[in-house]
Amino acid sequence: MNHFPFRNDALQVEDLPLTEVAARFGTPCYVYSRAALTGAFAAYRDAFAGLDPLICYAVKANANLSILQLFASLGAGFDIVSGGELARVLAAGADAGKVVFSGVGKSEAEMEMALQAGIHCFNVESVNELIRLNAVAGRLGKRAPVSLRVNPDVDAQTHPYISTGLKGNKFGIAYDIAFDVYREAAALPNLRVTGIDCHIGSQLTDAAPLVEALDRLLLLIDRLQAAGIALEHVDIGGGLGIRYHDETPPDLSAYARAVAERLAGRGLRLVMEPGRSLVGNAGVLLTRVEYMKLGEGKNFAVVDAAMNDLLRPSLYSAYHAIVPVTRVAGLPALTCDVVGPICESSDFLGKDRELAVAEGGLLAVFSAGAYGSTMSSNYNTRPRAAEVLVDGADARLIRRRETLDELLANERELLA
Ligand SMILES: Cc1ncc(COP(=O)(O)O)c(C=O)c1O
Ligand SMILES: N[C@@H](CCCC[NH3+])C(=O)O
Repeated sequence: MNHFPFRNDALQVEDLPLTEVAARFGTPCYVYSRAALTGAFAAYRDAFAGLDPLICYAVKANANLSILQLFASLGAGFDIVSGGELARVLAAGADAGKVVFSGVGKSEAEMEMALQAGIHCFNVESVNELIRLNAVAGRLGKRAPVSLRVNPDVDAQTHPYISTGLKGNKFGIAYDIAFDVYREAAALPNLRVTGIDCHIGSQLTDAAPLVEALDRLLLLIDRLQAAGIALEHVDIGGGLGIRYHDETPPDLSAYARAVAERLAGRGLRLVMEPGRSLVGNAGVLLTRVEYMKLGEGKNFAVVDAAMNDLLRPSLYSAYHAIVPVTRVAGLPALTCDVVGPICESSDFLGKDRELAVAEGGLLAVFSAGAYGSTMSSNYNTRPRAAEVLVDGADARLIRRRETLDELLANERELLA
């Protein structure tokens, strides 16, 4: 049973004026706390202070322009994986010189866009990408800054769908050939080799695999140095997990100490790409109960948010705490599945939850700040939810709920 006041790392229901937000902006609605976002960034900055890291927030976790603008104002750089994400960080006023570009499928157009913007570096994930980047840079009369994303073949011990650092994953350049690929990169005229990168997976609850991956990178860095290829930075990726249920996330200070010990005296700039741990527990998805559907052996709370709004439970069987926003005296708790209106049996936000809820009541789905809004879709022609940023007593709309007109406009224009 969820207890009141419910707290999940950073937020409790009382921290956010959820009833007022629902009345002003409607539901479903993502609600983020500026204080929690700022606090999460400060925790990174403080833990790694001695290393003066470039903290490149992974935009895919939450790409709202106001959140990008907030992180930029705190000094963050950005980890992007598409031209769209580059357009977002530029629109938010970020410094392109603090942007790293990851991803296995960069198109020529995306490379051009990033070269013109003057990004910090491309995290290159294959030999053929190197060759393409060299050609595109040559055409533009530029030298592309390059860091190779190495796949260290380390088990992140996380959900298989979000593990990225094993031999069988599509990501990065295999550890065993990385040395030779560096030599190839160093010989290409339109590239400038600046760093090394890895990212082994997401929602890690143990930092040991991250440290093991760093150790493997350092062995490679030493070999490269001996061969005359001196790197300027090491990018240790993101991946630190958060508490959704009863997990114990890795201790940030202990992780920072392990990294600092290993980088001491090497003259390498530290780059990081945290996503979830900066935003995950800074937001909730606010939803209203449409119907209580009580049945034999199974009860359902049918809410107005669905898998198109928050896909994680359906996709990864992920657990998100769900908590009533207001307590109604005398209302008994029922065990129920919290489900949305979408025509899929996988459309659930939580299963077998003990909740004291009634029709019309508001629920907060916790830990929804990361990979919530960014993974939302229009399935069942559902408009995307609004997003609201709470700052003390102030609640500000940072994305309007999509209108049906906006949703249909593109295709309606093309009707024969
Ligand atoms: C290349 C890259 N960097 C950073 C991240 C951010 O990871 P997380 O949200 O787990 O910190 C991801 C996503 O897993 C990623 O693919
Ligand atoms: N979308 C995933 C994380 C993927 C991270 C991207 N490499 C999640 O919600 O947990």
